Formats: sequence, structure tokens, C-alpha cells
Amino acid sequence: MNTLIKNGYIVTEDNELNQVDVWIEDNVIKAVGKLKESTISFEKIIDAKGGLITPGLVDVHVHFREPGFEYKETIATGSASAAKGGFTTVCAMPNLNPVPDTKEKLAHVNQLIEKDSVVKIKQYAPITKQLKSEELVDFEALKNEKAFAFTNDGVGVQTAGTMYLAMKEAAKLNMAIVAHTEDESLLFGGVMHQGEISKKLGLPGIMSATESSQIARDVLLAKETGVHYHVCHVSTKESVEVIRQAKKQGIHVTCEVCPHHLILKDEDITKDHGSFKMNPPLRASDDQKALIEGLLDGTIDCIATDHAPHSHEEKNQSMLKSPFGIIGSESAFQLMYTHFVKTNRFTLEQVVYWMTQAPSKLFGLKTGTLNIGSAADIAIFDLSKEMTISDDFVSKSNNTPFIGEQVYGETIYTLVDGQVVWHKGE
Ligand SMILES: NC(=O)N[C@@H](CC(=O)O)C(=O)O
Ligand SMILES: [Zn+2]
Ligand SMILES: [Zn+2]
Repeated sequence: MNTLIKNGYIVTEDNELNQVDVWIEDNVIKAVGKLKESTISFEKIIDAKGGLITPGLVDVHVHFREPGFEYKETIATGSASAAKGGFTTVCAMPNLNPVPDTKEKLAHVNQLIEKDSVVKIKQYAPITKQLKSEELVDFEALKNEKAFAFTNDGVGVQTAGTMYLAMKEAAKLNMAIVAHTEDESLLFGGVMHQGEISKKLGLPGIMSATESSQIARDVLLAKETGVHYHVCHVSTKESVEVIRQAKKQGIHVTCEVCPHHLILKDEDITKDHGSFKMNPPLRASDDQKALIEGLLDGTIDCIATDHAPHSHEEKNQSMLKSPFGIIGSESAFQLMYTHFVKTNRFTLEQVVYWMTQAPSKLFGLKTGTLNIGSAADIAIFDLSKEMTISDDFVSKSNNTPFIGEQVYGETIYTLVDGQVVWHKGE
């Protein structure tokens, strides 16, 4: 079957907009350029209406909560939420119940994905049994069961020895260790960034070193073991600097940053409410500046959402009681485009790159480009019309501080393997 996408633009490596047609044959991209419609018979025509055509977005950090916490999200609702955001490949975290720490449990999650997902989901396996820094998982067995990489996201690996042994195992198998870095002995019950604002709100703070000191430990262990070490949701200026220096030394470290840490800071926390609570927390303005510089100089490799749904009851309370986490899939591109491209701080090409090719390259995913012959995983965005982020999410949850924001870049279409998985208005 031949599908034609017409009336759309792509952004070139030089950040120019080129009007093109995209020819999809079955599930792959057959041609991108000016096509003579009359010479080919297209069974399906998609009108991009002057929108931006990009490779389907790639998110290496989402939480879909199934099995175990289906009241927050399911594979069906999480993947639909990703599709609405323009994402076609997402990597799902293993803080589930049961934690997929054996090949049987991981196989079960993979079966659910197979059955219910509308986008491509790569499932992470944990580093340790039950995410406790005690017993390592069987890395090889989980790799053979299609584990994407190994991570205890949600908690840090508390002991250096455990992390060291995990890195050695992962390195042997050529797999990445993906780290949520948080030294619990430096947490002291904190719920938001430690600083002027936490003082003003009378809330216990989380110091930056809770994150950065564990990154410092880990890059040295990554040097010893040669593993690919990827840091989740980098949030502090010290973390950026440690990673910058590690990269200079040739250590195989990469990292991601979340839109909310780029856009918001602790000063934006106007009240003690769960919708502002996430881990790591919104930091200070000099941290935010360092994250932006980190992206621009290549210290930070890509953008990931850390889509972390929780129920309204859980989040609609004081930060002292609420769980950490905000949703992100349905507004990530729109927020990045509005806050950074429209204000000329990043180019459109950069934002698209950090949300497609960059994460794909880090983990060797065969996606993230519109190259001829690649899977027809494609997103189309309307950059011209303003819209409001309202709380009618496809996700089961609506825990985000961005509700009510005016943004550009609504997703018009998302295609996975040439099939429409999201169409605005349908
Ligand atoms: N980011 C969060 O605040 N929460 C995540 C866990 C995590 O990503 O660390 C969650 O699972 O809810
Ligand atoms: Zn985390
Ligand atoms: Zn997470």
C-alpha cells in the first residue's frame, strides 16, 4: 500500500524548512522530496496542511505503570498519550509491581506491551532484585528477554559495590546502565529543591549533592568498567559539570534532561501543591541555565519526558504527602517549541534532533530519522496555531503544572510503521 503525506515541511540540518512530500510504501519510507502524484497511485493521502513533518519522537524515559498501578496509567493509555505527543518509540521504566526482575516477569510485561501498545515500547529491566541495592538481577537472562537497558529508576543504587558489579555485568553484555542518581543518606526527608523558596514555603529541601555526588561516584565506576553509563533527568549545575569533565576524559557517559527542568525553576513554585513535586525537583535558576548550556555544548545528549502519572487524589495535596512525578508525553514537544524555538534560544532543528536522532543514536535504536528505507515512524505538528494545554489528557492522569499554558505545535498526526496512531480530532 502507498501512502502520501503532502503539504508538509521538514527541517533540514541547516535549520531550513523545506516543503516536501513523503511517500510511504507499506511500513517504510520510500521517498522524501517533490513527488509527481500522478505517476504513483496512492491508496491513502494525508494532508499535513502546512505542518512540520518530523521523525516520530523518541522518549527514553516514561512510566506506564502496568502491571501494578493501572489506576495511574496502563500500557494502552500511556502509549496513546505518547502517540498524542508525537512519540513513536518510548522506553518504559521497570518500577512496576511485580518489578520485572526475572525473565518470566519481564516476558509478562512484554506480552502486555505486544497486546496493548499503539507505539513502539522498549521495556527496561531493573539493575537489582526489587530495586533494592542488594542482589543483582540475571543480566544475561533479561537481555535475552529483550530488556532495553538496566535501571532502578525511581531510586538510586545506594552502594558503590553494587553499582560497580552491575556495570561490569552490563559492560560484558554491551548493555547500558541507566541511572536515577539519588543518595538517600543525603535526602533528609526533602520534598523540593533546598533554597530560598523551600525556606519560604517551610518545606524540607533536597540539596543538589543528593544527585550530583552519586553521579560523581558513578562516572568513576564507569571509567573502571567501560560501561555505557546514562544519567536520567539531570537537574543540577554540579551534575552537568561532573558529566562535562567525565566526557572530556573519554568516559562513556551520556545523559538526558526533562522539559520541566529546562522551563521551570523553584521560584515558579507558587504554593505547596503536589503538581510541583517531581524527582529530581525543580532547581534554582543557575541550575536551569547550566542545563540549557549543557544541551548547547553537547554535555547533555537528549531530551526525555520522565512521564510519571499519578492519580488526582495522590497529587492533589501538600508536597509533604504527594508522590514525586508529573506527566509529560502530551506536551513535551509543544513546550520545547514554545519556550525555546519561538524565543530563538534553540533552533527547531536542535529540538527535533534532541527528541529523535539523539536518543536513538545513544542506544542504537533504528529510528529517529526520515531516511529512505527506515520504518515510517512519523509525526506532524501544527506550528502556527496557539492552543491551550487543557486537562483532557489521553493519559489516565493529569498531574502537570503546565495545565492552562498557551503553546504552539499541536500534534496533527502520528504514524507508526506507516499506520496512523494519532489524528487530531479523531
Ligand atoms: N520522576 C518522578 O518524580 N517520579 C517517577 C520516578 C522517577 O523518575 O524517579 C515515578 O515513577 O513516579
Ligand atoms: Zn528517576
Ligand atoms: Zn522516571
